[in-house]
Amino acid sequence: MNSVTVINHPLVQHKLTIMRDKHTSTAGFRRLLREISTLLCYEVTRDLEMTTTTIETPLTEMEAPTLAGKKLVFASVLRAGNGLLEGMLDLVPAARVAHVGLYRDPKTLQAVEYYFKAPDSLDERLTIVVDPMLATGNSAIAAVDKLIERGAKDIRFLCLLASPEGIAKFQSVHPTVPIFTASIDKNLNEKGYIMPGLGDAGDRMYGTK
Ligand SMILES: O=P(O)(O)OC[C@H]1O[C@H](OP(=O)(O)OP(=O)(O)O)[C@H](O)[C@@H]1O
Ligand SMILES: O=c1cc[nH]c(=O)[nH]1
Ligand SMILES: [Mg+2]
Repeated sequence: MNSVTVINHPLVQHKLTIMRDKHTSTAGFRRLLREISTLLCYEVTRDLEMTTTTIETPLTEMEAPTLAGKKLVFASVLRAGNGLLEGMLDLVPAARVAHVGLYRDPKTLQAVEYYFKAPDSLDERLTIVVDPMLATGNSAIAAVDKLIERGAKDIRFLCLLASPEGIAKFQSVHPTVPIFTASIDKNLNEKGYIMPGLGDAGDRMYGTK
């Protein structure tokens, strides 16, 4: 079974509390999401494979550590994934980006695909799927299904909030994809929202309803 890592760094938890607060403005929410995503990125990339390269410092030559392999792929699940993507790219500017356009049908809670674009050689890259919310798990499963269909083999899923129900469902379909999250909340409500949660991440980021 895949692992679930809860990123409980004090700065992450502090920022998350402000994001959950319904009085936080759209601008504040967006800024915090960008800030928190750099901290989450730090954790999700902690064990990346390294190699060395020969460089010259002003004083001497040395074998210095550098990331191994092909550039990472950050796969943003639209729309809300873009809020995490920005901060991740601040930290890893050379990463390639995939966009997976999905919305959750409010009645059926099924994920409906409307867009997909990804870089080539997905099979040779680590793909980190980013979406703030793992609620029923349907969107995360659909995004990973699509990336696997296009060749991705080494995948991690990064979110801000996850529900226990969503984690269980995701693990049952994609048992080898590790999950990273800042919190596992209590449960889902009857409309499929994470409780206590933070509301609709996309709406809070963009000021829509
Ligand atoms: O686990 P699930 O039950 O599938 O719910 C999670 C999905 O819901 C939200 O997206 P939404 O459909 O609201 O689209 P948006 O990002 O465009 O607002 C969120 O960003 C996830 O993609
Ligand atoms: O709580 C939830 C559930 C799905 N999507 C969100 O943005 N929030
Ligand atoms: Mg939304």
